[in-house]
Amino acid sequence: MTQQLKLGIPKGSLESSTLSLFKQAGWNISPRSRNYFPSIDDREINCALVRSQEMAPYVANGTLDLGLTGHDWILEREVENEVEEICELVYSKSSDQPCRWVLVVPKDSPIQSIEDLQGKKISTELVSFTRRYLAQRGIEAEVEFSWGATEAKVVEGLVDAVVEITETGSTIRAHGLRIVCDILHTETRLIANRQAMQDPFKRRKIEQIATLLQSALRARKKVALKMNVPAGNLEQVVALLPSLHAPTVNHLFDKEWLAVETVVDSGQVRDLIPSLQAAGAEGILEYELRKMV
Ligand SMILES: Nc1ncnc2c1ncn2[C@@H]1O[C@H](COP(=O)(O)OP(=O)(O)OP(=O)(O)O)[C@@H](O)[C@H]1O
Ligand SMILES: O=P(O)(O)OC[C@H]1O[C@H](OP(=O)(O)OP(=O)(O)O)[C@H](O)[C@@H]1O
Ligand SMILES: [Mg+2]
Repeated sequence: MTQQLKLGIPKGSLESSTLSLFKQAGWNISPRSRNYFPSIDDREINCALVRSQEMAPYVANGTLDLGLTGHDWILEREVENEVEEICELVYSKSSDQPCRWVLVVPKDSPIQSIEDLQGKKISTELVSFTRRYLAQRGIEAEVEFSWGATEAKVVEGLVDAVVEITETGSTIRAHGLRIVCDILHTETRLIANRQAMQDPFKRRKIEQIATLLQSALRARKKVALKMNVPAGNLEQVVALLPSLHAPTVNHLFDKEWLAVETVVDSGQVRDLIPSLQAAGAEGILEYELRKMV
């Protein structure tokens, strides 16, 4: 019988971005209607959809061998020392950026700093982490659990402040709220069960998944550029390209021309292309990358 790795896919905010990342990494995971065990095109993996809040304890106790969840919920559940953190994977619900847990108040609130929370009432989903954060700073405040729609509670005046996660900032803006300070920066993490890492089959599989997920994320920030350059302009063109990656240079059939190929940050391209053209490059092609190992 084929050995299998038990993999936890986060259900909820991270679900769809996680499925897209696995697709780019080389695995097709297909959710099944009303079923929390999606199918995956790899007989060595058995997938389960698990809430992000519950992922880390399940990985710690061996119900799952490997899982993805936010750093926030690993800390909230206090199991950071009971799981093996394989790598950070910087992506969220709608971007490849980390999220922030922030202390938020109405615009006209007298609360200006964390110290002003003394004796106040706060609502959050991240109760345990928030309590520890305040205790470490000697602040005594009442922290109550929120089941969601947390921003509304501070607008309605049910509490003095909320500690909420924000990614794009649109929910905070939509409620006309003010951020007092950041409490925690969080991104997705790949975590493994300690015993699973001692099993040669599971360890190999975990390392394969980690390498491919990381290389897929890395590739999203880069593009490949290819161009033809007259031999006499080569130095000038190469000088414009980031020095970290020496470009590949090949001869074209016409010996007067060279083909130059390189990988650059996608954010640089719009400035780079006009400069390359001005330096004599022609037939410039930009293409997306799937993986960068
Ligand atoms: N834009 C985002 N909003 C909320 N959580 C996000 C976002 N991007 C990434 N996350 C991560 O997703 C995890 C929480 O996801 P989850 O779906 O379990 O909670 P939720 O979005 O509050 O769920 P619910 O649908 O019950 O509101 C956390 O680890 C958090 O850091
Ligand atoms: O900064 P933004 O990009 O707007 O994202 C942050 C919002 O998204 C989440 O809400 P969710 O959809 O989980 O609803 P909930 O408040 O009911 O949990 C989170 O709780 C914030 O409200
Ligand atoms: Mg939520």
